Amino acid sequence: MFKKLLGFFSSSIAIDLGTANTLVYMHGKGIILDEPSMVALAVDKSGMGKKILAVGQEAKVMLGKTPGQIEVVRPMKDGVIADFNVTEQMIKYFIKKVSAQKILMSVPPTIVICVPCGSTQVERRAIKDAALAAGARRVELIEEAMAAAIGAGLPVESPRASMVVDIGGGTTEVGVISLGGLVYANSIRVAGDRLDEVISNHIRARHGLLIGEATAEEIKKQIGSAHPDTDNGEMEIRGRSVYDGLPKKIIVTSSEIREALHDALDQMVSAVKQALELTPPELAADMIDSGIVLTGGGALLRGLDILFTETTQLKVVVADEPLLCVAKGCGMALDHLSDQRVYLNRNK
Ligand SMILES: Nc1ncnc2c1ncn2[C@@H]1O[C@H](COP(=O)(O)OP(=O)(O)OP(=O)(O)O)[C@@H](O)[C@H]1O
Repeated sequence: MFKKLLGFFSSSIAIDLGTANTLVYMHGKGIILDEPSMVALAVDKSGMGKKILAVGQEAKVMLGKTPGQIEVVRPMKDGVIADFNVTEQMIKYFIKKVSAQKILMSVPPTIVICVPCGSTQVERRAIKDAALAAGARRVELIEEAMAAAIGAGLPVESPRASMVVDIGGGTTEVGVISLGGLVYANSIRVAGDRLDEVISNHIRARHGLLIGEATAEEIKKQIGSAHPDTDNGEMEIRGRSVYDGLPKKIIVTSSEIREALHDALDQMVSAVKQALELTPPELAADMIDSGIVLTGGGALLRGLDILFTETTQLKVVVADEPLLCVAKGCGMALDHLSDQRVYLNRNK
C-alpha cells in the first residue's frame, strides 16, 4: 500500500501548458519548473526536416536573434496546440528535465493538464495525446478557469459564487464557480499576446518603426497601462525604420500605449460583463460581496484592476503571484486526484 502511494505521488505532476509559459507542479514539492513555451528549431543535415536545438528559457534568449536556418517557435497558440509534434517534444523535454532532478521516479507519470474552456474536443484530445506521446501513463484535464480559481485560493466548494478572470498569453478565461464546479465559463482569444501585437502595430503605424515580439512585450510590462491613473512615464525603444531600413530609436509614452490597447482591453471587459449577465441572478448577486479575482500574467498590466472595477462596479483584486495560480490550481487538483473531487474534466 505504502509503495503504491509513494509510486502515485512521486510520479504525478501537474502541467500548466500555457501559450506563453509552461509550469510543472509536483505533489509535496510545489512548482519545480517555470519556463517559456518556446522551442528553437534548426534545419537538419538533410535539409528536409527540423531538429530541436533548445527548449524553454534557452530558446527564448534566441528569439529574434537567430540566423536563417534556425527559428524560435511557440508550439501553443491561443491556449491550444498549434504544432502537435513540437508540443509533444516540448512536454517530453520538460518531463525529462524534472526527472533529471531525480524528483520523479522511473514510473511514467500521471499528468493533470489545464485546457482553455473554449477549446474544442479535438483540441483537448490533442493536448491529451501529446502528453501521452511524451510518456505520460494517464492524463487528466482541468478547465483553466477552475484551476486559476483554486490556485488563487477562492472558496470553490462554497455555495457562494466567486468569479475569476485569468488573463494569460493566448486566452482570457472568465469563470464563475460555485459548489466545486464551473457555473459559467467563457474564453476569448484576446490576452497578453494580443496586447503585444497591438503595441507592435501601433509603433509601426505611428512611428514607422519595426520592433520584435520581445520589445513589444517589454513596452507592455514597463509602461503599459489600462487606466490613466496608472500611466507610467515614457520609454526609449529601438527598432528598424520602415522608411530607410536603418536602426532608429524613439520615445513612446505610457498614455499613447494605453490608447493603443483600448480596443483589446474593451473586449476583455465585454467578456466579463457578458459573464455577469449570463450568470444566474442568485449567483450574480454573490459577486457584490465576493467581487472578481484576476489571475494570469496579464493581470499584472498596470491599472487593469481599476479598469474592471470602474466598468463592473465590483471589487476587483489581483491574486497573489498571478502567474502561478493556474499551475498551483492544477497541482491542487492533482493532489485530490484520488478523492474524486469534481474539478477535473473527466469526460473530455
Ligand atoms: N508585468 C506584466 N505586465 C503585463 N503583462 C505581463 C506582465 N508579466 C507578464 N505578462 C504577460 O502575461 C502573459 C503570460 O501569462 P501566463 O503565463 O499566465 O500565460 P499562459 O498561461 O502562458 O497563457 P494561456 O493561459 O493563455 O495559455 C504574457 O502575455 C506576458 O507578456
